[in-house]
Amino acid sequence: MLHEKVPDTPVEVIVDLLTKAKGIAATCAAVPEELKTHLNKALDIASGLDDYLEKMTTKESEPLAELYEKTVSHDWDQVFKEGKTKFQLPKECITGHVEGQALKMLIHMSQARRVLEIGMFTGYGALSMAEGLPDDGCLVACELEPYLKEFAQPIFDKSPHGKKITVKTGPAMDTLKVRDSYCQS
Ligand SMILES: C[S@@+](CC[C@H](N)C(=O)[O-])C[C@H]1O[C@@H](n2cnc3c(N)ncnc32)[C@H](O)[C@@H]1O
Repeated sequence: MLHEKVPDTPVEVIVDLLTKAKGIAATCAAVPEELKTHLNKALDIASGLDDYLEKMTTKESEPLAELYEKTVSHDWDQVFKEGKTKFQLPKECITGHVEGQALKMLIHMSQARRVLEIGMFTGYGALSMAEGLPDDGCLVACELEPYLKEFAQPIFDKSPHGKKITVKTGPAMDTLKVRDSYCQS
């Protein structure tokens, strides 16, 4: 399924700006050809960067792919209108494939056993990091919106790593004041 892409990463913003600049340059006779050539080259390089990273990054697991698809195809505006979330959540909030695998690698390299995440959204980052934790590892994810816990939990339950994740709903500042919010091991 195709979803409307809003420029979100720094590279996507650069590509968007270069595309606009190229469009302006094309309609203005006063713009030197050399400047147009530079713009084209810069756009060619920038527009290939994210795709290259996507292609070269380790493939995500099936539960992560399902979570991504479920998140980007969800009608977050409708959910907000129905009063199910306190805030209007843009789907671009999600930690994507490349960031997720980078987080997983960092967790694995640092041999972390406990992770505290502030702001889980639909759990893509949480599940990515849980995949990098050892079997007895633990990740506590603080999330303001109870709706997001209900959204993520069925997919956490499908993953062999989901058992490492505990979601605490409510303002993180309140959650962090409660001693048993933390991983106990
Ligand atoms: C940018 S998103 C996080 C993305 C997420 N880490 C991921 O992997 O996709 C920010 C999240 O923080 C949550 N949030 C905002 N304020 C919060 C607070 N005071 N306590 C807990 N969660 C909060 C929002 O509801 C939202 O889901």
